Amino acid sequence: MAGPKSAAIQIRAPNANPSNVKEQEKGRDSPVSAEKKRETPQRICRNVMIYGYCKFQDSGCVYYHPPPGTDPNVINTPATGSPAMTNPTPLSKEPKPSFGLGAEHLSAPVFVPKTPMGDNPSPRATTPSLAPSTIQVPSAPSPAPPPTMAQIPNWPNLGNQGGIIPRQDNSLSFDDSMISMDPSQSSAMDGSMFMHQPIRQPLDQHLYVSPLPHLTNPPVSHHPLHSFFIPDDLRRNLQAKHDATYLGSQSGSSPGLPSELGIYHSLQLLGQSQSGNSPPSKVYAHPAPVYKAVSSVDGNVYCLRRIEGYKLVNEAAFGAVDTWRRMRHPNIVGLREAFTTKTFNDNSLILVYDYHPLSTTIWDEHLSPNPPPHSPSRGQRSGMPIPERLLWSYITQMTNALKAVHSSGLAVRNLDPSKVLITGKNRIRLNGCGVWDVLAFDANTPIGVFQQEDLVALGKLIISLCCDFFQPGQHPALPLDHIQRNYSPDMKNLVMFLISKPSPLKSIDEAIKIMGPRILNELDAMQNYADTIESDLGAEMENGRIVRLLSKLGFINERAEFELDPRWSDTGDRYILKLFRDYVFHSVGVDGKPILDLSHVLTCLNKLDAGLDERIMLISRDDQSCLVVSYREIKHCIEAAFNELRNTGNPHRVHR
Ligand SMILES: Nc1ncnc2c1ncn2[C@@H]1O[C@H](COP(=O)(O)OP(=O)(O)OP(=O)(O)O)[C@@H](O)[C@H]1O
Repeated sequence: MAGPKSAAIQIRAPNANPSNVKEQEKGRDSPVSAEKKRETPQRICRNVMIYGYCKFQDSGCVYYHPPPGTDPNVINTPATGSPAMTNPTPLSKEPKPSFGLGAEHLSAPVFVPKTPMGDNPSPRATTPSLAPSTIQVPSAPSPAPPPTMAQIPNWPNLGNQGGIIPRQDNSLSFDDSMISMDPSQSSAMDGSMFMHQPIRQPLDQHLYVSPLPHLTNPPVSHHPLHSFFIPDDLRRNLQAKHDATYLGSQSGSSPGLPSELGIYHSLQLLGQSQSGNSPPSKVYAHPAPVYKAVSSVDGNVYCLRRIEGYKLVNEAAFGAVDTWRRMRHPNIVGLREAFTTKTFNDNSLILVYDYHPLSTTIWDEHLSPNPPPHSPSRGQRSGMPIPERLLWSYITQMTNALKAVHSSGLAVRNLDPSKVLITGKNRIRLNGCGVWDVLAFDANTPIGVFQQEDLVALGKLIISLCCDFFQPGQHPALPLDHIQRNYSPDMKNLVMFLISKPSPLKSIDEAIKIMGPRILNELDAMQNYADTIESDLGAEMENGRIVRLLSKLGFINERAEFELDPRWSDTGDRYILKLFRDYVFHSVGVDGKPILDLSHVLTCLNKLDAGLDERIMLISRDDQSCLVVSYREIKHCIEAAFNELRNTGNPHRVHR
């Protein structure tokens, strides 16, 4: 490689010669020299400001040096009347051949740090962001010159509604600061120039977007750190579900259960009776234990319901299973397949359902005197009636499911509180669909009869949710009176309709008509929830971008060797990435303590991902090298280095 590759500004520190390096290292541990070190960034900045610059541009690289003849160790403190402040004339952008770069730079090699490899002094103190007011380095030529104040479109001042991270003074882009210091823009030199006028970039992709105002949106200053990520309770919930799904999924079946059942393995009993013989089911009369199992075909976790002591007498009993398998509905637990087996040393019917981790049932949640250990309502039963809003939500979801089932020419036939699964917050699904179609196969009874029974079962389920004293078989007069006193008239009307005698006019469609506007409430709630979840998803999307970026950096930084070059990751463009890594992660404060500022990390990485023209100063750990480089250039370095890695061994290497 014949010349410098990076489009960066390199600032040589005043004492950047090998003899000085040694001098510096000697005193590294003394407090005095540590103090000096912390001052170094300012020194460099001031030298740059005062000494002017010379510019060499080849392959987009611009080098800056102090002018010859000046004492590099003299610190020109810009007090009042400092050159930078009293002479706002911008530094000429024309090359000044009188100092700085000589012809030898025309063939300057790839930039290599002076510090010997492996010599890693502790990261020096750096300021997290370059304050443009203290350093004025002329911008490298860019395809489009920065707009003047007159050219800048008058963006409406929208406050900070677009970002959690406000654009602070020290995050002004380099070009912004140049605009404000350009005296040639005489129109900008009036009083308004000094007022804080945020210059809004059309694409602030480096900023995190706040939740939109229609979602609850605290003031920007109140955004806690975790607002960069999905809410804690959602994260905990999802994490718990993942844990429940994968817990024991590779550790084989529980003791006493077959190691394999067809294509399923790692069987584990679900539900309350975790050991011993299962009692007969409240609904199916047979013992009907439920297992979690893993499919060896697709690796997914499923829920297997086993009906013990089932003997198949008619193949047609499985006829309805195909229709159930095709049914995909948000309020129905999907049935995948059904088969008989003797693996348990008996005749068993197995129905395979979708697995919904950590789910409970309406029975466990609201009616059982002994809720299961993981039930959220355990110990919280207040004895108060279930809120009407929640009841309507349940009713709407169950009615929705019944409508789908009846429209498919099927009937649920086991609408019981223990067969309504609660799979999330107020989210329910009908469970065990298809069991009765096989278990009590009856080709002679019209499906309409079973559908009418579904409506009555729904009415009874609502009654038991409204009145916890209701017993099956009890006359409904007392519960209806209770409902009338505690719930709206619509509730009583619906229940009376559902438990009324079967008639051709009685259908799920008529029930839906009675519910009317209540369904719209559920629609509202669902859509609000969808909005919230979508907004949470947006936060994770930003983090996904950053993980990809960090992965690329990780592939490049500290790579021991690439194509027989042990210094690959420390030379050329990669050296900039190394310094950038230090800038982002290894900054230390003036007190010498590590700066563990996640906002700084996220801000830097987002700016990098967006490839902003804003510049930052990267300083080597030994203070000997200093680069002023834009995020855009760093991004280019990452892409180039990553492509180099990716194209290893490819004879047609393409650097995109
Ligand atoms: N599809 C499923 N996904 C995840 N867990 C399920 C699923 N189906 C059932 N479960 C779990 O299994 C438990 C037991 O379900 P089951 O239908 O057997 O209820 P039950 O109260 O034991 O009824 P029964 O008296 O009929 O046995 C449920 O509480 C639930 O935690």
